Amino acid sequence: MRASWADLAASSAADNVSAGSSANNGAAVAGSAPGRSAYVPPHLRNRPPSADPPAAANTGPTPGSDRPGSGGPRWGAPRNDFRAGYGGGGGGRAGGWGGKGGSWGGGREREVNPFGDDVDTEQPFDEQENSGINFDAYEDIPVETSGDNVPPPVNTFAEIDLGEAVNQNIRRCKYVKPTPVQRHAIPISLVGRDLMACAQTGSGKTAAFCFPIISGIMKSSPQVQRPPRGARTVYPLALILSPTRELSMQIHEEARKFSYQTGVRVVVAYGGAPINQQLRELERGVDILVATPGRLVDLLERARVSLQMIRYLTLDEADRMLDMGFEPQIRKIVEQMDMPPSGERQTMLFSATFPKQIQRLASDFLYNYIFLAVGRVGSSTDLIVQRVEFVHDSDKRSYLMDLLHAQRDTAVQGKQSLTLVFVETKKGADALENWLCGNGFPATSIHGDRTQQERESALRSFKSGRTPILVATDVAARGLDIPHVSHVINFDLPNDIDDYVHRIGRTGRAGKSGLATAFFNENNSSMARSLAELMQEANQEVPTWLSRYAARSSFGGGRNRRSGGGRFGGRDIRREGSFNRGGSDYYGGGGSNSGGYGGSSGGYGGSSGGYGGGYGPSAWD
Ligand SMILES: Nc1ncnc2c1ncn2[C@@H]1O[C@H](COP(=O)(O)OP(=O)(O)OP(=O)(O)O)[C@@H](O)[C@H]1O
Repeated sequence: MRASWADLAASSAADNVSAGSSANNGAAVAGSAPGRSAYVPPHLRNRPPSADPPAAANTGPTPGSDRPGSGGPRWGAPRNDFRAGYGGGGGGRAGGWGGKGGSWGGGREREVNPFGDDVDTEQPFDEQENSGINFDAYEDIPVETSGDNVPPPVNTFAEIDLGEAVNQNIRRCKYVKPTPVQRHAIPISLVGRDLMACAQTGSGKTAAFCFPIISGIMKSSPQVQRPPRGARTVYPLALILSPTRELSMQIHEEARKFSYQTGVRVVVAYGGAPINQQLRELERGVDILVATPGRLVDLLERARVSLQMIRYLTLDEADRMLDMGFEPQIRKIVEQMDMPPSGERQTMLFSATFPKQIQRLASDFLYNYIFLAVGRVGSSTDLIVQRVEFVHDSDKRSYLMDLLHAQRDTAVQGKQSLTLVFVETKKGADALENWLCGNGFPATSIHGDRTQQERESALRSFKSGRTPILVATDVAARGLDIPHVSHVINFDLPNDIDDYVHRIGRTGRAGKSGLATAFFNENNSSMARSLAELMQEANQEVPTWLSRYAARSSFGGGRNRRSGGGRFGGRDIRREGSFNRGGSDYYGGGGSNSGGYGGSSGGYGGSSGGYGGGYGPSAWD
């Protein structure tokens, strides 16, 4: 049985030794008395050598060489539609394809039940998962759609023809009704339209893109032309890209649940893990490939994966995938390999934040898309109570300790309560974890300098409640759905308000409430205005001192790239006068006519209101 945070912290001396030894890859954690620490700092921990073989030379297809001409019918007469065995639809167990051995249909292997319940009986899903979810919290949420011929939303899953096998999995997941983003996005996707969807953190975007893909694959033509015998290249039909390994793993787990007994096979590929194992999984057949961009490029260059048959492309956390860090890789994957061009594949972009500049970039990948915004673009959910404390750097640790003590004292005995602490740097994460452990707090950490094994072990330890405090860099900021995270602490604020939105979104998910505390000081003044706007927007109490900082920064101090007026005004950039990739406006400064929330009339949404825009493009632009 899981122990509560209070239980754990109270007996941390004893617990930490064993908890730490597993959570930290062999490191023992301090007892409650500072100074008696047997804790091993992260940089001294054992790090097993990577099992990855060196990357092979590029034997992949010549970029662009296999491109079909554009302008043809969207799904009509695919060039080599070598699918077989999906005719079963509702019953599942149709034959998979795409690799040497086919997949679930062949009867050579039994599909592992991702629910962990009995295959044929509908036993309750893990009780803590979706019980007590209050999706009524989302009922009044404003929704905006734009684009041609937008299909109407649905109110129930029963209204959508996803196939009986998927419906059964929805029941197993205890999803009683679709969330708002699902109500709108699923019908749009099912009719084959491209989609740019923006919906708040924790509002069910994963299922919104998985259900139509799985259902579409199940219903697609049973005529299959298999790849040449003996070829080791696999041809997935759907590609879901996400920015972090852990998020890809999570999407894979979710997609496996949704596709259980449908005959649709989902495989994940991400860096930091042995590629041979992933290759073996791929060879057993793949319909939906969930991947991080780096590992996918590796697989493409080894010619082990071809994107020639891709019908569905999803970018989760799409704004992150198209920002400076990832854009070249995404362009390579989507535009320079053998993926069918936009218009011949269906492309779906999802995120909780969609800066306009990114919307402009994204339009390169989309064809006549529908824009969907559930809640305001980039806003945080008001299920999260947001607090900001003014804390000098030198005082942060003692403030943190106060918060953790307070949380321990108020924690309900026996009820799990996890705390996620965000810091800016990897070194800072190690140092804070070290300090917390040395002071009797059961903590672990996740960041880019830890091995993948360590990262996964830390996450497991956190999720299980063994180490109910996780110190993290932004690697854990997006997408991770960890039940019982009741408090997110921004020990260091990020430099970007959208990062803040994603970080605090690790709590207050699926209709549950959560708490987010941020430490702010003069080093964060560039965030003051956007933070104050965001909090006001989410009906949070904005401290007077923060408003003063915000007012000051609007006269020249703050240059947060998300600021500049009109943050919440513009929606679909196509509805603004500024849909022009070469345009200089970043955030809708140029005369929003989008209506929606705020329009052009000032307040937070106005093109001329807010805290005054008009800054030149940031370095990020
Ligand atoms: N229709 C539903 N009914 C009940 N629970 C649901 C439903 N859809 C999704 N959920 C649950 O809601 C939680 C959040 O979903 P998900 O992780 O897809 O959110 P998200 O919108 O992708 O969040 P983020 O922006 O942080 O990536 C998950 O635990 C998921 O199982």
